[in-house]
Amino acid sequence: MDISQFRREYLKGGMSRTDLAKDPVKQFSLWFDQARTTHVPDPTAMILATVGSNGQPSQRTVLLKYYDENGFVFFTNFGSRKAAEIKDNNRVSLLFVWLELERQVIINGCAQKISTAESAKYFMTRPKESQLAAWVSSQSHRLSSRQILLQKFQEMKTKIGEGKVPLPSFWGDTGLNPQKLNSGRGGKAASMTGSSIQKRMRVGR
Ligand SMILES: Cc1cc2nc3c(=O)[nH]c(=O)nc-3n(C[C@H](O)[C@H](O)[C@H](O)COP(=O)(O)O)c2cc1C
Repeated sequence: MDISQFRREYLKGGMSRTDLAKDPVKQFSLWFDQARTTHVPDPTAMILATVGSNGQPSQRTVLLKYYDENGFVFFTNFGSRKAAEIKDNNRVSLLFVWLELERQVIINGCAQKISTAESAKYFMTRPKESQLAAWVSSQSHRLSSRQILLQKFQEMKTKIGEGKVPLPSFWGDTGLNPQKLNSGRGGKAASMTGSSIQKRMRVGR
């Protein structure tokens, strides 16, 4: 199909270096606030690119959960493909696409697990159903049937009952210990955690 005629005018104006904050995280913060308060539907959604051992990049959407001068944090399953790729090569790239603002933000760096304490803190704020799902989901792996997943979920739900859902035990069993993500110019960047990987990225200065 020829889609070469699909186009629209980008009218929001240019960007001048003199308009930018010296601190890239500060600049990100200003842009993030704009994305949050305008019509960007999922401003925390970002594309995470990793590279496999054969040099093949792969990408997927993840959600930004925290950011500060220490980095950009997301959660994922340690058993996932992305986690395996990061374990072998912690150089990663994040891309925020905010087309409503005619803007994209690219952050390059190195991934690192965050501390278990930090992971636990976040895990405890998740809705219970999400906590249970973290226990039963085997991310990136083929399911033999949806029914089995639902059954595992129900079993876990019954087992936990009214109690608190603990951190998944396999979070610590993956051999992925806390490691820092460094940006290309030496800044600290991403971190990973537990059955979740949290990536923390900081742009180099
Ligand atoms: C809007 C959206 C948000 C997502 N957020 C996350 C997330 O925060 N963490 C995560 O592990 N996967 C998230 N996913 C699922 C990933 O995109 C991906 O399918 C999954 O993590 C498996 O990726 P992998 O096999 O490359 O490791 C999200 C997907 C969508 C569509």
